[in-house]
Amino acid sequence: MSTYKYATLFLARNISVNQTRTFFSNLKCLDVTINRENGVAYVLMKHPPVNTLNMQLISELSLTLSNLEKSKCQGMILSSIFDKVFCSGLDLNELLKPKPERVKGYFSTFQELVIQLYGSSFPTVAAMTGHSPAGGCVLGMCCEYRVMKKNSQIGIPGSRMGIALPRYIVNLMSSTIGLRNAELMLTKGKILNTDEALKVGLIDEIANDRTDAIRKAEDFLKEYEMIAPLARGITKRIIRRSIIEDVKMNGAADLENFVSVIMLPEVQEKLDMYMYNLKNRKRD
Ligand SMILES: CC/C=C\C/C=C\C/C=C\C/C=C/C(=O)SCCNC(=O)CCNC(=O)[C@H](O)C(C)(C)COP(=O)(O)OP(=O)(O)OC[C@H]1O[C@@H](n2cnc3c(N)ncnc32)[C@H](O)[C@@H]1OP(=O)(O)O
Repeated sequence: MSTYKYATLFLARNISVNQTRTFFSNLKCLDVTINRENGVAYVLMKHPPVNTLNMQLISELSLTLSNLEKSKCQGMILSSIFDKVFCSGLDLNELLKPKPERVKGYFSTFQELVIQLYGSSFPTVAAMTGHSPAGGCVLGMCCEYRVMKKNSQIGIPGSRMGIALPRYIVNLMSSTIGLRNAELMLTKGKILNTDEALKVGLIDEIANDRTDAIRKAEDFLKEYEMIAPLARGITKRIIRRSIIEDVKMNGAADLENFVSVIMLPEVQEKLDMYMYNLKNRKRD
């Protein structure tokens, strides 16, 4: 990230650059810094133009989470350097005309990332600076708290694309917004605006802009400063155990099933049309 962007991000929140240290300098799709004073890690996605989760971004997120676990960080804010988009989800190019082994590897890496983020021992907040479709929504749901910038959209359009979602995605959504709301949202492939997402509990707070989103994320983490990290971590793991165990038990079969559906000609046709519409739609 440019010095200018660091300055705007940190000075806006009264944190000087000197109070932070760059955690990794060799990442291409992420900026990771840690505030020395409170141990909070800022993980900012910076994969232009819209933080599509290609293999590189997924792998860097996974590596970063492993390192943050080792470094005993006190909390993590997952965000984006882009003002309009938090994360545009999985890379649709990986889903179009895929080779079965390649697509299996891709989804399996994403599934592992989801479990790693969902099961992390430290507190996690998604400061969603903009739109968060599909995989972006999934990253958010893995965090413990979600702040989203106003006028953004969030949801998982799988059904609309002719794709049945894997169990872990359905389970994550159900645990976030309840079974009934998850059923309505996922079977329709509904995308919600910020107000609707707040109402249903898919996000916890609305922010005016990215600085406000980061500030609200920090406020959430501050509440844990007086809580013993070990007790907190164990409690979180107990609450999250059933989804994690379910992936361990059923993840492989789920993946096989998912890949065979993705390869179906009628699904490929729908995906092709979806991609065509995405490339040719009127931009706002
Ligand atoms: C959906 C369920 C599918 C499968 C289920 C499978 C497994 C379950 C596991 C996880 C569930 C998650 C699945 C997914 O994430 S699939 C990806 C779904 N994502 C989307 O549908 C988002 C599509 N993108 C958008 O809606 C907009 O791009 C966005 C609102 C994010 C930003 O709009 P903006 O106007 O700012 O930018 P654009 O001009 O649209 O985009 C710039 C550029 O980037 C390309 N792009 C955008 N998103 C993707 C993507 N996800 N994959 C590949 N490429 C993407 C877009 O086409 C533009 O390209 P170009 O025209 O060449 O400039």
